Amino acid sequence: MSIMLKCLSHTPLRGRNDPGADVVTEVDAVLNTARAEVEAFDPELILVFAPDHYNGLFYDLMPPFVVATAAESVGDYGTLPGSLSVDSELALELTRHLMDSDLDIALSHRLQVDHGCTQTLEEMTGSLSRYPVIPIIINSVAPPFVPYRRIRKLGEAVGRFLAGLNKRVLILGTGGLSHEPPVPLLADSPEEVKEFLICGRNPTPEARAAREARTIAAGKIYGTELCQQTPLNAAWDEAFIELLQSGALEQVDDFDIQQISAEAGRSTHEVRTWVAAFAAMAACGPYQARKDYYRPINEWIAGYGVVSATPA
Ligand SMILES: O=C(O)CCc1cccc(O)c1O
Ligand SMILES: [Fe+2]
Repeated sequence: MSIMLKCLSHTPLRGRNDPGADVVTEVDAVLNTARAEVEAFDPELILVFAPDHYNGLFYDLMPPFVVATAAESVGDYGTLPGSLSVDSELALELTRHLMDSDLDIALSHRLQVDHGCTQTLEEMTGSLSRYPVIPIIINSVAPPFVPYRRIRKLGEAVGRFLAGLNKRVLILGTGGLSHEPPVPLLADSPEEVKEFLICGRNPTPEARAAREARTIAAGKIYGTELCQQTPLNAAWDEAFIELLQSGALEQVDDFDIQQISAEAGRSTHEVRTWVAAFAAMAACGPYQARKDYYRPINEWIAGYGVVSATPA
């Protein structure tokens, strides 16, 4: 097999609440280069580790991680709607492999996915169906979370599976880095918000529009004294990228979930997808990781990073 990794922040505020034109142009160029690299690699399979933001998964049954054999985009924030071209047979085989590896993975034969999965697929391939894909959703937004070491072990087991395939595989991780958009917490919420968090699937167009407007409004004041949310933390982000580049992934076993939330924001845990992606990469052999881009972008509510890795 041959393998390539890309981990990217996502943000539905890209194109909706943009920073200055210089930054937009810079990011466009980085994404264009990354997309061209994917095109040249011509993957036969994309394994995408993604979070969900109360669009496909709710507290009526919240799995730590789930493999999908079929997935449909909810098309939130203007992302592409429609079906992902999931390789169902292979997804089921992967599920069996993970269970045989002592990982209690959940399985979905019909999963709704959101911008957390689709934005990066679209940015990297221009489509949701150009290449066969297997989505693994990692709970990164709805506490409580399993420890980071469990995510590392999940990634390793996925990587061992990929290493046994005779395919060109692109591993994607999507989310992070430091950030805290206005996502409600079950414990602090009034009754109607609790109801949404527990079983808010398929919201009305009005409810979806209100949510998107809330996120955009938050983007307008993020990082200012008007904003209640934890600000971006470039130092945390840079250290995390260096950790990934060092290859010393076992250091994530010491990550303290509460401390990360406090220092870098609650949605920073989307980096769990990066941890899984790099652990999968590492299970396929030594790698070299390249920081393609990093900039804290308040308008996007994102410590915005792009990192690539290839075999060393
Ligand atoms: O609608 C939501 O729940 C959050 C949207 C959102 C905003 C900024 C950065 C993100 O990573 C993100 O997901
Ligand atoms: Fe997100």
